Amino acid sequence: MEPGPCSRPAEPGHCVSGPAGAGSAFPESPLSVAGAEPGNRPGTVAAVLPAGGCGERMGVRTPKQFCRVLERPLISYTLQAMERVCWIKDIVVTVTGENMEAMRSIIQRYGHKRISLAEAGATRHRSIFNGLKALAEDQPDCKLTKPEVVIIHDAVRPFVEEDILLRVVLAAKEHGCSDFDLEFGTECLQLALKYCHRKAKLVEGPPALWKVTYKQDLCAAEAMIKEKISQEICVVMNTKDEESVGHLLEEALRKELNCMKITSTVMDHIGGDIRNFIEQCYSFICVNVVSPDSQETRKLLRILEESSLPLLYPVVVVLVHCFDFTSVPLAQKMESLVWIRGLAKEVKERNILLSGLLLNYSQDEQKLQESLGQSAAIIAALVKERNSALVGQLLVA
Ligand SMILES: Nc1ccn([C@@H]2O[C@H](COP(=O)(O)OP(=O)(O)OP(=O)(O)O)[C@@H](O)[C@H]2O)c(=O)n1
Ligand SMILES: O=P(O)(O)OC[C@@H](O)[C@@H](O)[C@@H](O)CO
Repeated sequence: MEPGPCSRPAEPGHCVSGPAGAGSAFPESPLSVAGAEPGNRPGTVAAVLPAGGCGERMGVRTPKQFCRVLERPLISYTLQAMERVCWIKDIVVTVTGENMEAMRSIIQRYGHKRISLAEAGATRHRSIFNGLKALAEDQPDCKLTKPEVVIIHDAVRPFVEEDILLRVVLAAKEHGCSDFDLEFGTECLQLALKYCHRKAKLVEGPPALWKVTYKQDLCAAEAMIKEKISQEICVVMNTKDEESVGHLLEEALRKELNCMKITSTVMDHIGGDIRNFIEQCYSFICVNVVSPDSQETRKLLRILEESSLPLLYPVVVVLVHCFDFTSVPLAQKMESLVWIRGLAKEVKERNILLSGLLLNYSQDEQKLQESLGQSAAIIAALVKERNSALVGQLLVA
């Protein structure tokens, strides 16, 4: 189900602006912010993610939390970031009634865990209040644990990291007091004082906590995600030989992408869950494995398809075929590799962006070096851009 647009309440109420990103809410009893445990353990923590806005400033029909970034709804990135923090026990997302079903399908499709839904309110504060009420409920069938601290985090701030969340939670537990913050902080802090009789502490967040507000912010979010997932490349070879063209290409890639992590593995070693040997890797360069009956290529693609990698981000796979361009006419070689197109179309359905690259494995050292350099530049572009228009293309270096 596609999320629907929404209209503003007739009286939007007071719109609060405040500190960037994660902040602590200090609800009235029965939720207490006073930390029972000393030290830097977070204790029992829950999070409320308000996601009931219309995204009026974004100027598109779909509320921004459901807008797609690299084919995945923005809110799914935020949920993923919160879920990674194992000490957050429950995550309550507040959504409007009309988008409840769409939210459920997002949770199911992307396998999000520890999420509960509550109905959003007409304003952000009302949405937050509803989320807090869900956590404070005293119903016997309520599966949520009553937390000591609740993190309030906008569903449209996808780049939140554990360290800032921990700092906020510890500040909520330990501090709870700063006249300076109340003087120079935001009206959120005043609200905490007025309604919960808590003097709140302002914790400075990193710049990455910015909020998606305008249309161009979606492009910025996409660029940040692309950069993050392009930090690691795995070069898959079909030989252990240190002198192999795979190792030469790995070297060329190191020169081209000097800040990236490049690992290599031999095709035989691939098996089981690809995550077991490579963390956070969404780019695979398979060298020399391209042949019409390439079982190895299919094996790698099958492992990728079965993993959760392409569910979360587009995975780039480049099949590099190395041969001496003077030995076989290029056109003839390309014809024999047309099958890559069909395969690419098939795996694109599963968010795997497959393309082929012909590398001139020339006897002439200068030509070989040129082709290696050109190959590295093409691979860098494929990895960084993740451009689906290049899927199934046979590129020549
Ligand atoms: N009634 C509302 C209004 C806002 N929010 C949420 O509060 C967060 C931050 O608010 P904001 O950026 O202002 O979102 P919108 O209200 O959607 O945007 P706009 O003001 O442009 O309409 C968003 O995750 C938004 O979904 C909410 O849960 N309930
Ligand atoms: O309307 P703005 O975009 O300025 O900010 C919305 C804020 O209320 C919201 O993002 C909170 O994080 C502030 O604490």
